[in-house]
Amino acid sequence: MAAGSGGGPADRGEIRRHPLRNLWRLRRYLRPHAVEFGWLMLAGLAATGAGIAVPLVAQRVVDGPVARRDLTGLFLLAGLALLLGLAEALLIFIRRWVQSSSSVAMEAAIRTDVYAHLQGLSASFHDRWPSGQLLSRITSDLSVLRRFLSFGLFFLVLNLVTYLVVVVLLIRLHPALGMLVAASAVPLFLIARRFGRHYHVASRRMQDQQGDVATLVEETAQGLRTMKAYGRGPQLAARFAASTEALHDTGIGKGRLLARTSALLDLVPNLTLGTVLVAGAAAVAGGRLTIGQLVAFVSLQLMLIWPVQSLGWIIANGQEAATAADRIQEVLDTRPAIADRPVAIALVRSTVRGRLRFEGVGFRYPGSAVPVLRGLDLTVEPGETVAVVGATGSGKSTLLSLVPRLHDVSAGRITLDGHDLRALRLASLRGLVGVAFEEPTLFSMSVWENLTLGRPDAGEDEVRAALALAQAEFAYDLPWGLRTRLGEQGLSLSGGQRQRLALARAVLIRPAVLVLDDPLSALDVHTEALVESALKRVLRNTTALLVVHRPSTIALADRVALLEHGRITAVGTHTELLAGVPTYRGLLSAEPAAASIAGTPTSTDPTPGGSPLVLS
Ligand SMILES: Nc1ncnc2c1ncn2[C@@H]1O[C@H](COP(=O)(O)OP(=O)(O)OP(=O)(O)O)[C@@H](O)[C@H]1O
Repeated sequence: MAAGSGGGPADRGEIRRHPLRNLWRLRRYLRPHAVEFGWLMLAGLAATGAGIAVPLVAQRVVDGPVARRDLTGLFLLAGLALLLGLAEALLIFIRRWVQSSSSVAMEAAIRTDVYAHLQGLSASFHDRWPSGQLLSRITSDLSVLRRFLSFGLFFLVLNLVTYLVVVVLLIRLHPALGMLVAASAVPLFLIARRFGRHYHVASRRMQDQQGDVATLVEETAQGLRTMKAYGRGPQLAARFAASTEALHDTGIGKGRLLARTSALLDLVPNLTLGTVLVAGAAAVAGGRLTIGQLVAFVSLQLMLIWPVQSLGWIIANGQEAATAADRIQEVLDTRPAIADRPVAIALVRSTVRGRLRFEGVGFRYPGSAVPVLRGLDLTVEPGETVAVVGATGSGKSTLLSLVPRLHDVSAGRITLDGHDLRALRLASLRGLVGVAFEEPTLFSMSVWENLTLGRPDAGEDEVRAALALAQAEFAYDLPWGLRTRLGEQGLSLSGGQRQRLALARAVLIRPAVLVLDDPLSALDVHTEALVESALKRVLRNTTALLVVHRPSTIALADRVALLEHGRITAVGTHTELLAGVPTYRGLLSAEPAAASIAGTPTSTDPTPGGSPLVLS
């Protein structure tokens, strides 16, 4: 079972979970519908009872009115049989009508819970789980469960009861023949058990492969431009074809398994029926059985054909549902690695000064042997802006992600006004920390909803001010202004437009600490200069940690911290570092344009709007 949000999806080769137990654990979703389900069962049993009564009436007809040529009695009994048939049809209709609504409600309840749970899982969980695997769990696995809850489970109980009742009636009608029918349950049980074992392995494989296919589709949809630009369509198509072929083969294997088993399951009751007919005819000839009893016996026995024939389908459905429950519980059983402590506190925004301190911070990604950060110390004073500079891959983004606790430190601690971040309520912390990443995520909702994600109560004036600050007033010119719905991931906007909206979203929460991961990288030089001058005003009163790649953005910072080998190796003003730290100078001079941006290699005044600087 996955534990801790570092665990990845199931290991394909290994069926190591407890599908039936996990299916049983989902019974809590059945509980609110227990009364409904009880009525369903009752209607189903009543319908079956009506069905079973028909052969018994037929026996009376044959042995009574037919034998005695009594027309009135015949009509009475025929009328009764007709009524029973009508009652059966009506009860089946009622059952089906109610059945679908409760199973759909159960499916919706599980889906809501899985989605809410996914929200609470940490970034490292989502780093490890392919999104297609999550998607297939929340869509196709839940549909499988719904089918089981609405049909499989119901027929399992109903068919079992029908089987038992009919066998008891058969034994009462003719003990020897009845016992013969009862004995046929032994081969049926053996066939069903063998089928269940094999089908479980196949259905787990197939449901995992469905997840793989969903992941591929999702990746392709997201990376469509890159794929087209590199002309990788045919290779990706081949990869996709291989994946769908594997899925196809598993599907065929499952189908064949079901076909073989269905044939065997069909054979057993038919062989029993043939034996009963021969033995029954002999018994009638010998006077030990009436014709009416034989008719009733055979009619009742025919009622067992469907429960037995459907056994394969019910087991298949049950196995798929158990596998689906297993896959869903894998997600639900993953505990959020980052959660509120029992005694977590909430800070009031107006009392927060914003002193951010990293004390001996170490960090290692789950599953990685090499730490990204080790023994890192840094203090950002209230209202101060510190730019983090370092080579590509040195851990700048990782460092920033620790502030809103997207990841937790592996060693040391980070404090805000002296409070360990882990002692704060997550909601409180995230309400105090505004974040904007280099590749901002916008959701397929309106611009307004995207902007007010962290401040649903924000007023129009505040949104206007945030948009002005981020130079994002273009949003008012969209076809429906701020009510314009953005395409998936905001892809209908340019990179620069997305960055500006993300920046407006970050400043709108009036953060005590602003964390900006190269948020201006996609802006043209002119817009960047405008955003920077506006940002300067915000940064004056806000503690901020910036990752910057452009020297012009470094000018926003009061101090610069150099990140090397997982530690901060130098802190000072840009001028001080340029003058006294060769590595820093080296990083800047690695880009030929740097000299012209910074004036001279020892320049103290990087010009806003300079060329991009590659810090590696
Ligand atoms: N989710 C992750 N799981 C495992 N390792 C990761 C993950 N994200 C980043 N890393 C590793 O951590 C290291 C630091 O990455 P990070 O993105 O923090 O660097 P960076 O300094 O921000 O780089 P850049 O300037 O290129 O954005 C890299 O070696 C990277 O491979």
